[in-house]
Amino acid sequence: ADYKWPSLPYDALEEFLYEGARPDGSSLADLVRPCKLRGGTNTTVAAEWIRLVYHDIATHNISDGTGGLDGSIFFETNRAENVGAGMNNTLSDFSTYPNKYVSRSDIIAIATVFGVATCSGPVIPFRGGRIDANVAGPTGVPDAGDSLDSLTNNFAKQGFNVSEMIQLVACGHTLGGVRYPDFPTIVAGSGQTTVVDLFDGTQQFDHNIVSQYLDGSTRDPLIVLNQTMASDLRVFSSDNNVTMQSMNSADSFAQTCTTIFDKMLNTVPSGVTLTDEITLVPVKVSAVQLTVGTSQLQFQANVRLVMASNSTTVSMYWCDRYGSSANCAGGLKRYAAPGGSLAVSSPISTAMGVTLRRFQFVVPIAASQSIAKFWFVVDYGNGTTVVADNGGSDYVVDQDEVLWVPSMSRDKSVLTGANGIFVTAAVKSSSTPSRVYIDCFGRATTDFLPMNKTYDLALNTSIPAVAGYTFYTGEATDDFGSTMQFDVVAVGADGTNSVDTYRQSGLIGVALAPASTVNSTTAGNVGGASGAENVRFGGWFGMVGVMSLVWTLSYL
Ligand code: HEM
Repeated sequence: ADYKWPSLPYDALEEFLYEGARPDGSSLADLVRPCKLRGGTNTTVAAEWIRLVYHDIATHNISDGTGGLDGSIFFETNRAENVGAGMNNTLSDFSTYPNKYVSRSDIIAIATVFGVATCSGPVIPFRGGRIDANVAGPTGVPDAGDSLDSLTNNFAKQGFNVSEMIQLVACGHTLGGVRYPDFPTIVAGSGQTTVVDLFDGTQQFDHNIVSQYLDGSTRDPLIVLNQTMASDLRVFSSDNNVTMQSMNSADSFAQTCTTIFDKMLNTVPSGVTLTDEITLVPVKVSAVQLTVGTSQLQFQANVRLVMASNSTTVSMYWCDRYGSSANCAGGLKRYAAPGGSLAVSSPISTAMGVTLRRFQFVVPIAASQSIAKFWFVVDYGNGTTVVADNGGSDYVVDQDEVLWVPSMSRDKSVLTGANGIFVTAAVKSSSTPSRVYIDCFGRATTDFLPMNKTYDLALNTSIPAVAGYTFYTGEATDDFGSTMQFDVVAVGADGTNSVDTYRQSGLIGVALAPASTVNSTTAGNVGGASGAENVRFGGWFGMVGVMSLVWTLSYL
């Protein structure tokens, strides 16, 4: 089926893959790009990340379906088979990124495709939907001292035949190397000073690992340094170099590694169904929020566009929810220019050559009118103007009964260091909910275990009503980790729930773009009221004001 907003968890996975960051802006991509070295070493962050993913999947057993990419590695780093400073560095890199819809094991997979792409490797396809293990799994990562028989059997148990074993090891060992003091029988050193002997001398995801092996110039420490520990030699030569010869060009190496890394990332416990490949959504709406401001409602939405040029401009249109123009009756639409915009990218969008910009809309909304649905008109600055209306159905604001109020919520850890989030919700004064509560989920916890709990909010009459809304307050008292996602639920007198869905505690205190001026129009060519189809038109739209390119972040 064609993509339609909202599509959780697809939206969350897509945002991570192409923008590289958590919803509050904290960037996983920035830890690894541009093919960064790990501080104090001559290996790359990408190499450390890729070794970790393989150690997670290496315990897969194809015959009973256990193990695979399930994040169990988070509970296994004290094992001898997982020795190496890179492991704990990597766990700490990943720790704050998983959320309700992006599991820890999906983060490990996304990190792998980032690491390969930012070191000039190919774009590996990514599917989501991995399910995390919450305990350690079986042991069984191959050891450099293993015999060829033992290595071959081990890879067969994981689901890889001999040529796939060779491909996987060659593609894995194009980055990074072996380090002292972690592997003192392979790499020489003294004291605690880190030395990394690189597999092929470069920090790039290139076929040097293959060409140097074939032409005899290799320096791979798992070939040349200690014959007992020469596992790369045993693996690479195990089919008389047929597979290595087939990978001995930039193109064949990139193609082979794409296929074999795709298979590695999709090696998951039986019973896990992965999503379709996560592809770029060309017009991507996010961070939609209706809330209560100081005297009226405030609506926020971001739209991310593939930029045709720097002169691409965009405007948001919407219909009232109530009153004489409800649902754009009489053709009346409101519209506004963005309050700001921000270039966003990940190693994947960069490697694909797409330029993305997120336009941020913040508009005041009269509570008596509220908002029913919105859409965008995009002028690409090259004569093409497009109505982006969610495939004809517009972006529907499904309810305004209960609204999270981030400006009146607080992260207690920022205030006092203690666990907890104070949450304030606004509920329509005309309704009498039997219960208002928050359903909270945290995955970026210190013990790596997901946390899911509900907390009741209570009517708080000490806060004066605003714009026909009264306030309910309460506190999520447990440790949900660095970010928590939650739904705010009001149970109506008739038993039906109104839900403000997938709110992000990480957004508390993040300043919004400036609010824009609201205009009205009855023009017929801007989508909305009539439209099941995208209307294209040219020329008219040049009047949208110059956008501020400033993105401000400040904390309460
Ligand atoms: C025969 C199987 C394998 C053996 C015996 C083996 C062994 C090793 C050893 C001993 C190191 C040094 C680790 C350190 O010093 O921290 C290493 C590094 C590495 N391995 Fe493997 N490996 C194998 C397969 C793989 C596979 C299949 C991949 C990925 C697809 C992989 C990816 C890496 C990476 C990227 C590094 C560099 C890490 C860094 O620079 O921090 N390895 N491997």
